[in-house]
Amino acid sequence: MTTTQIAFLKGHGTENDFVIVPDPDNAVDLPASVVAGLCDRRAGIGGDGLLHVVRSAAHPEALAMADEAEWFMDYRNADGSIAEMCGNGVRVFARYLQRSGAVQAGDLAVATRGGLKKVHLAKDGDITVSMGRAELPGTDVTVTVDGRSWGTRNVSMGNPHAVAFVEDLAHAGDLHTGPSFVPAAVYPDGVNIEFVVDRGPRHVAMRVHERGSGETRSCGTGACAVAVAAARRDGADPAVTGVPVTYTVDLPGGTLVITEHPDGGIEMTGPAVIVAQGKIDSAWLETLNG
Ligand SMILES: N[C@@H](CCC[C@H](N)C(=O)O)C(=O)O
Repeated sequence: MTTTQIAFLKGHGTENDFVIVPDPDNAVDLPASVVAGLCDRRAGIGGDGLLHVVRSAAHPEALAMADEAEWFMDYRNADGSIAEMCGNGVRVFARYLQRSGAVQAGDLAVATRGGLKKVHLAKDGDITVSMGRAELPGTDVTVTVDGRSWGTRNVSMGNPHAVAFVEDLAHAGDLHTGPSFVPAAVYPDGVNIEFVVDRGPRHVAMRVHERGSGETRSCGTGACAVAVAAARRDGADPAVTGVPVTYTVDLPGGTLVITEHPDGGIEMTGPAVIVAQGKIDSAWLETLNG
């Protein structure tokens, strides 16, 4: 870990909040212990995850995308684990790039572990991201909370989701710990679990327990997974009808609008806000290195 003071920002998208570490040259070492310390809500800055902002050309995992996307979102969960993709994170990442002057309003490609994501960045207002296609692997699991069990629809948005349709969001319990699921072997690296109720035609509400972060107030990839699972349950498939399908997804921290197109591409629209910036105390940072 370098001892020079490291800049950070704090931002959120529908209250899914992130510590942002701008590091164009990939010079900052971020082992899991450091990420977990920064994301700690009592002893650190606090966040559901961390967005490490690196030039694609400077990161081995993004080098192959450098010709198409100048910037790589090196996303980490609050416990320091690595995830393939973060939907709210990519909007906040784009907002940070815009605010810092690194990019202008318009269309922007961002490299992620889940591949290239195209972001449409208006001058202000909501941000739309082309999230790619959902995969429905069909290896569904059974989730149990407080003695109630539900079969899930498993959806991959680059990262794994298990979507359970429930009668009441309160049935998800306090979500202080991850809900148990069987067979556990389906997700050896864990899974994000969504609990969903209907609010009206093509309008649902959800809670989520995120792998590596616990219950969060929003999950962008989760909202996309939920919209696709709800559409299939409702007999809607744009690939069959040729007509895009839009779901409004309410989360504890706000609302996301998800559209699935006939080619399978999914667009997510929602807000992204930068709320603070500062410097990380280098002496404290040293203590996080284990
Ligand atoms: N909150 C994110 C998802 C972050 C990654 C997830 N916890 C995982 O491990 O897959 C989102 O907005 O998509």
